[in-house]
Amino acid sequence: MAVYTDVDDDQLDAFLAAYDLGAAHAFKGIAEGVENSNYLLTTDGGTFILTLYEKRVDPADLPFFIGLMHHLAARHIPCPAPVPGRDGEVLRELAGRPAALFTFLEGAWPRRIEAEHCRHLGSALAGFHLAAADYPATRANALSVDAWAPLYERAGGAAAARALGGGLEEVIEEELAALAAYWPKDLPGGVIHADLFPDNVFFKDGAVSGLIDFYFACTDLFAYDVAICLNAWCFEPDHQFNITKARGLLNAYRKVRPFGAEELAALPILCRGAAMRFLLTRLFDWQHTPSGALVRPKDPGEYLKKLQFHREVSGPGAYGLEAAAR
Ligand SMILES: Nc1ncnc2c1ncn2[C@@H]1O[C@H](COP(=O)(O)OP(=O)(O)OP(=O)(O)O)[C@@H](O)[C@H]1O
Ligand SMILES: N[C@@H](CCO)C(=O)O
Repeated sequence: MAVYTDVDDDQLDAFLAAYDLGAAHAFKGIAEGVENSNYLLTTDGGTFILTLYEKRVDPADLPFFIGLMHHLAARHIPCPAPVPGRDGEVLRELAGRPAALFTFLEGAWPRRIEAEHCRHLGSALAGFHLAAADYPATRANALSVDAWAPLYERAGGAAAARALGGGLEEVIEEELAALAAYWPKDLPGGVIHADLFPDNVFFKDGAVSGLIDFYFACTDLFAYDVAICLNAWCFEPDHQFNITKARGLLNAYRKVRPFGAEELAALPILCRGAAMRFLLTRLFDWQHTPSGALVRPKDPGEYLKKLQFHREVSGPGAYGLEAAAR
């Protein structure tokens, strides 16, 4: 459930008075998501998402995220468009939290991933990278390679890893050293989404109808974003890698934004890093979520298996790209 902050009728009416959207007809908390409080709001003016930003989002980052969504929506990327009030402002305060209204996107995220979804995702991701290329603001990735060793310590380090079994602590420690030594620095980059998991991509009538949840977006390597998606979309529930899905994702991506040879060569290490990033944030949440909390922490073990897969690959061919087609 993700409604941490309640909004009463008087608060909502006072908030809506800043807009030309008429009166509220329906207002309902949305259970999905874990970071922020989201409400579905219907007014005379249409249907909207009202987001109240909770503690995990740094208010100083909000202009970057909101400006990015505005930039992308203006370039026809199907993302929530920030809705300004009469004063032109998007961000205001509601129930003691920073809050903003966004356009509602039709569609639903796919519960069962097919290769076709991965192809559409590849095109949408590349389209997003190109559309964001002239976004003038930057935001450092606070969850990239330099952050992983300190994050491991904050997550409880070897003791926390040992508690999960599977030789996790040895793998993490070996891998942190390898990633620090071999992480690529000079690949093409720009704004990346950094969390484009299936629950952040809506489909309708067989096409992508929405990209949401830009609250990890940052400036980093494009191919790292691709690696995050390979991990999130191309493994089966039994943890087997699905090369058909990966090939579809990568081929669709490069039709819109071709890869350089050095980006392809770096894919295995980028996939290892992407697996490490989610392994560690999940390990952290595993340690810090009180038992009985309404939000169930995600399984770090899933990302250990993905990491182990990428540690074994011999090159980018493992992701479905033939040498001749690179
Ligand atoms: N613009 C939108 N149009 C339609 N539905 C939306 C929109 N934005 C959010 N939602 C709905 O709200 C849910 C939660 O949104 P989101 O994933 O952004 O939550 P969060 O708590 O900020 O992030 P996280 O997924 O990282 O926990 C989504 O799964 C979706 O159902
Ligand atoms: N997508 C993340 C959680 C939200 O950021 C994960 O699956 O670990």
